[in-house]
Amino acid sequence: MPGQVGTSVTGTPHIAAAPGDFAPLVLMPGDPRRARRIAETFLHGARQVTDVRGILGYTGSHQGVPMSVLASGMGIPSVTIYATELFRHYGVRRIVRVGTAGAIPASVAVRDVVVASAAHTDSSLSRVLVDGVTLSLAPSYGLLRAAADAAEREFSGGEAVHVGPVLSSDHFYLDRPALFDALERRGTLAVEMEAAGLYAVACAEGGEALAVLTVSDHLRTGDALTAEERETDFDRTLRIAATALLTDD
Ligand SMILES: O=P(O)(O)O[C@H]1O[C@H](CO)[C@@H](O)[C@H]1O
Ligand SMILES: O=c1cc[nH]c(=O)[nH]1
Repeated sequence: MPGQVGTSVTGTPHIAAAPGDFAPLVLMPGDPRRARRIAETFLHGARQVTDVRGILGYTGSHQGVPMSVLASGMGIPSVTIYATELFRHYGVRRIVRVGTAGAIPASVAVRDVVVASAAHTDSSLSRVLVDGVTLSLAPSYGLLRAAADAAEREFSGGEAVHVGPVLSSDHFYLDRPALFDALERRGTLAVEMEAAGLYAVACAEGGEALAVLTVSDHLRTGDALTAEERETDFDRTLRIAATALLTDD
């Protein structure tokens, strides 16, 4: 039973790391190449700790504090596997997703940052975890507050940082303008594919989580970063995410 596995010296079904290989604080991009880049440019002295299925994980330090990065892959099923194994088997306390997202309202532009204060979802996830209840999927308040404070300090009149709800969709190619209109009327800032799963797992496993997203596309205007820019243009997102990870309890 996948839910009952433990951590051996060779790891879990999806992570080939030994107990103690991950720091309690973890940055989590979707893309494994972004994970490698974060390890190379943002962490100090990072070493690779896992590469099962090409999902790369590294541990080093940031500002003198041990910190890891592990890719999540794409979508809620994938992120829930990695987040569960980190919280349950590797003593991880906090995971901050550092991902990309598509903006919905005109007030959010490509390269802006969105801190996800809630995650709506079209996944069955919010309905199947507690019978008869649709769960509200939300980040840890402490991480959200720290990220919002960091975002305010980061804002210098250029690209904006927004705090608000996102949609975590199971469908990347979701051609439903009316749905986006309805979500926009309800204050939804952007669409991505993992935050709701991460928030659900953190809640179930007693961990803390947050998603900080770089806007890579605009769903209304068609503006978009290139694939290379998606891999490289997320410095502010990383600084905000790391500040949240490092915040005092
Ligand atoms: O850039 P990442 O973190 O992978 O996030 C976004 O990009 C992928 C889709 O292109 C999905 O995983 C979506 O959530
Ligand atoms: O439009 C987008 C952009 C990034 N990620 C998504 O899921 N959708």
